Amino acid sequence: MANTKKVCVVGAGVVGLSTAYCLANCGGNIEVTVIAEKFSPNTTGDGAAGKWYPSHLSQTPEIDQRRWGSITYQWLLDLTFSDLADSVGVSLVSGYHFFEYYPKDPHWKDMVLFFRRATNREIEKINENGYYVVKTGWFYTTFFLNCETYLPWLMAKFRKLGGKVIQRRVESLSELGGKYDCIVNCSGLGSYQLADDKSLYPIWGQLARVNAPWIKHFISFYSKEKKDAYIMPRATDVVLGIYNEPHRWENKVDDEIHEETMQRIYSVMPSLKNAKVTWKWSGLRPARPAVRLENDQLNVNGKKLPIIHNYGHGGSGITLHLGCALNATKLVIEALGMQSPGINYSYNFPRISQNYSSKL
Ligand SMILES: Cc1cc2nc3c(=O)[nH]c(=O)nc-3n(C[C@H](O)[C@H](O)[C@H](O)COP(=O)(O)OP(=O)(O)OC[C@H]3O[C@@H](n4cnc5c(N)ncnc54)[C@H](O)[C@@H]3O)c2cc1C
Repeated sequence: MANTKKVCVVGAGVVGLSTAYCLANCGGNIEVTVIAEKFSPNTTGDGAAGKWYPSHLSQTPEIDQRRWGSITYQWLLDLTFSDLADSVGVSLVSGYHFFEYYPKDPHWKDMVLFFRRATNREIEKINENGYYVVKTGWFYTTFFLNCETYLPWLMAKFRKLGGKVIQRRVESLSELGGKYDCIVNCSGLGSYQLADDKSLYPIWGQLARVNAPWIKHFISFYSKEKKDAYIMPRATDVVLGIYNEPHRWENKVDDEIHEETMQRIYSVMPSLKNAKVTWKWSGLRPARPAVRLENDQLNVNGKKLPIIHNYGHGGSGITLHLGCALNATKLVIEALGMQSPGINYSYNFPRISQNYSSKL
């Protein structure tokens, strides 16, 4: 078609695929291609717990966390109350964070449903256990998004909109010049090399999945001295963790750490000793001082190639993905000079509307 703009999204994790989907669905005359080395079920989000919860975001400004996070929370809420909840892999779950210290209330407390402080009775009950000495706690309702279900669903939607997919490694973004009018870099930790971003680093984490259908609430314990413990029920299983180590690049399951984590979990929730471990997994969070979501450009053979970076989401890629995808879409449309009242950002899903873009 005349004047069709060609956009290439590098990366098919939750950030790349949602960005590709938003671009393909934005109403502009854009042909979108995703190029990635790995696809679901082998991306970082596929193994992650998938909880909507802003974490490991370092100095990402609160204002950005709030606009990207609230859009994503609203998207998950809408999906939960649509007939798509099952096919998308989202579930609404309530639960607790307990602390051995006194944190200030989170900036997102007004964004989630039913946020409140834990009562004295709840704290006394949890302290009967004796492993952590809990001083305070939060209760709230959030989502678990199972990316092993969500990413194939997004991929099917993307393909239906005419999206193209290529599986290969990209050695440098400039190799894409001449073939595309704009590149969206959603390569996660791959940007260490692709964007030559040495501020990017991994936060290694390890999780286990168990069958424990009697667990209906998430419970996380945070301590300054002891290691943390997370119990996170999803629709299909319960995710247990956690052990985090910044700057550990080697991505391998560590059995010793697994055993140590499980003992900690068993001491706070003894019934889990009876739950069969079905899966062990380790992954690398793509961390940097702040999420990078901005315009850039490369000079390729004397021509300017617009680049939109969308990477470095740390422990919150799932929490922020849709807000970031919409923000990146807006930047692409501006970079291509396509800003016009004709472009709309609506999403053709039940109750998903232009309200999302008006918040960006
Ligand atoms: C233990 C653990 C628990 C977590 N729990 C949560 C949670 O509960 N909630 C939450 O919000 N977040 C959580 N996260 C974080 C979340 O998983 C990540 O922030 C998110 O998955 C990052 O998505 P991404 O698409 O940016 O990166 P990735 O999923 O890593 O995808 C990167 C993509 O880029 C491609 N790529 C990279 N380099 C190249 C190249 N040179 N050429 C071609 N393709 C390339 C890859 O193949 C892949 O397709 C957790 C992470 C871990 C490790």
